[in-house]
Amino acid sequence: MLLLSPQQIQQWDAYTILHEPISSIDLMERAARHCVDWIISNDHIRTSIKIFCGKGNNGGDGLAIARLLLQQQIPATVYILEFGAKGTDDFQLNLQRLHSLTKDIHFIQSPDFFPPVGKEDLVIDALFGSGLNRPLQDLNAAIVQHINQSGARIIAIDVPSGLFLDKSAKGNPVVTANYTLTFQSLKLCLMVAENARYFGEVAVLDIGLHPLFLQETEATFSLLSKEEIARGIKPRPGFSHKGTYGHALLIAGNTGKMGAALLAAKACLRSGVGLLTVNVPKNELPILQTSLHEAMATIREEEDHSYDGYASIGIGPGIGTAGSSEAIVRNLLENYAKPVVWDADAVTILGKNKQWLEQLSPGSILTPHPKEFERLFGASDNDFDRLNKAIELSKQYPLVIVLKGHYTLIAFNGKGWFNTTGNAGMAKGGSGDMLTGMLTALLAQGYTPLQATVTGVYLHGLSADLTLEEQSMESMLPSDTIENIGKAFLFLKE
Ligand SMILES: NC(=O)C1=CN([C@@H]2O[C@H](COP(=O)(O)OP(=O)(O)OC[C@H]3O[C@@H](n4cnc5c(N)ncnc54)[C@H](O)[C@@H]3O)[C@@H](O)[C@H]2O)[C@@H](O)CC1
Ligand SMILES: Nc1ncnc2c1ncn2[C@@H]1O[C@H](COP(=O)(O)OP(=O)(O)O)[C@@H](O)[C@H]1O
Ligand SMILES: [K+]
Repeated sequence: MLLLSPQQIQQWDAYTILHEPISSIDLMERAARHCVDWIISNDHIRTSIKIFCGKGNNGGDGLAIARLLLQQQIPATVYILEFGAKGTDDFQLNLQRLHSLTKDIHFIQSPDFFPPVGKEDLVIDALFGSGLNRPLQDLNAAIVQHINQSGARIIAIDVPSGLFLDKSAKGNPVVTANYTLTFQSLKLCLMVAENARYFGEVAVLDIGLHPLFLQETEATFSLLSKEEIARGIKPRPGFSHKGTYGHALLIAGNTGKMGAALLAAKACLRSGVGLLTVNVPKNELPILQTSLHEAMATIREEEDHSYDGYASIGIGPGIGTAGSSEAIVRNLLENYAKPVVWDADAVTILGKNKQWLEQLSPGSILTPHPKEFERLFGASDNDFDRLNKAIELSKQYPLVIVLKGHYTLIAFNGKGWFNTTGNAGMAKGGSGDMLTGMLTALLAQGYTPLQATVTGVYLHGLSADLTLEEQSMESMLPSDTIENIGKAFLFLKE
């Protein structure tokens, strides 16, 4: 699914109106009906419902919602913010339709006429949607503050009023909704952490926009889908042998950080690799060899660092950032030409030696979390800047950049894919190490760097989601999640 700009969303509307065909007012009616069905079926009806409307089509949705509620004997009061504009055609038509049902429609011209709003109210925010073109000010900013302070349950229609679809609204007045009912597809503004306090829980309502439009449209950002990932999984032919699936090397672990190496190694072994060697400090060798029978080992301090024969290498989890680790990074840069997975301490070392970025082998995968991303590429003003920076960097360097987070972004060659699997039970040390192991295993099996990354990131989150069948977000450990990688592969085959 593509993440569209406001202009593209308008075009999608117009395309649907022309090709379904359906009139614009009927499309609005369909959107409103979906909202009302969702509100009723999710038990959000209160004795007092206050609907705040602007005069664009978002406001039109609000008026249609009011009418559909009233037609079901559910009382709702409408407040229309009066700021000079006449209102869109569909807004006006819906206003006429509502007038024939109720007189409980209030035009607000100044804060003196704001109704009291309290905890017991349900507020529906239909002030502004995808048409917002500047920060809210004056009366609009005041009503947002009034609603936000009320403690009422707030449901935003399409997006919380004040958010821009594809750029930051940091510092601007924005409705802090408990729920956002967005139409047809997620929007970029609903993917970033900086807006999480505004959009609350998000439901995507399928209002039947024409699917063919997406086939004719291009966008920088899109969402990964199960179907796409499942299609890319390589078969394991009956006559294959361990050599078919590659020999991976993980350079991981150090004193006190051997857990990182073990987690990466276990995840690698559970992700289909043929052979795995783990490079660890001499003193730590017994920990590895007693806990993981399938992995071989090489010793960190030994001088002969030959990388010949490894189909892929992952470096970083728990290696530390001391000079000796820097020397290994340097050595790897000079002696290995295939793609490498760079994570954790190895990313921090690259951040300290930025000139080395130019030397990463083409197709290498960088997996920073936002702080590591900042160490590598400098600070960003906001989440949107960071996303756009990752996209720009992916044009500049022949690398796959994995910006980890709730919705991890994978940037490659000027395009970005968001992952939607995974949950907050993964917000624990060790989750990233697991990912490094998985990506290294997939690379070893001959997946292209991009295919290895999208597949690994998707399966990583999916394993965590499946872990919730027997664990809670609080209790689950990366070790539990690794045990569910198998279930995740099976789920893709369903
Ligand atoms: N395909 C879809 O997504 C559908 C969208 N519909 C609704 O249509 C909405 C978009 O409608 P519109 O394009 O009319 O846009 P909005 O309803 O978001 O409002 C934009 C209007 O407000 C003005 N405006 C923008 N920023 C302002 C500001 N800061 N202060 C004061 N005025 C400002 C604009 O000049 C314009 O007149 C969507 O968000 C959604 O609610 C539905 O009705 C039907 C289907
Ligand atoms: N709230 C969350 N929702 C979804 N995924 C998450 C969440 N928190 C963490 N993750 C995932 O867990 C991993 C954490 O990686 P990282 O921060 O490098 O951890 P560590 O290095 O400590 O193992 C990333 O893949 C990230 O996407
Ligand atoms: K809104």
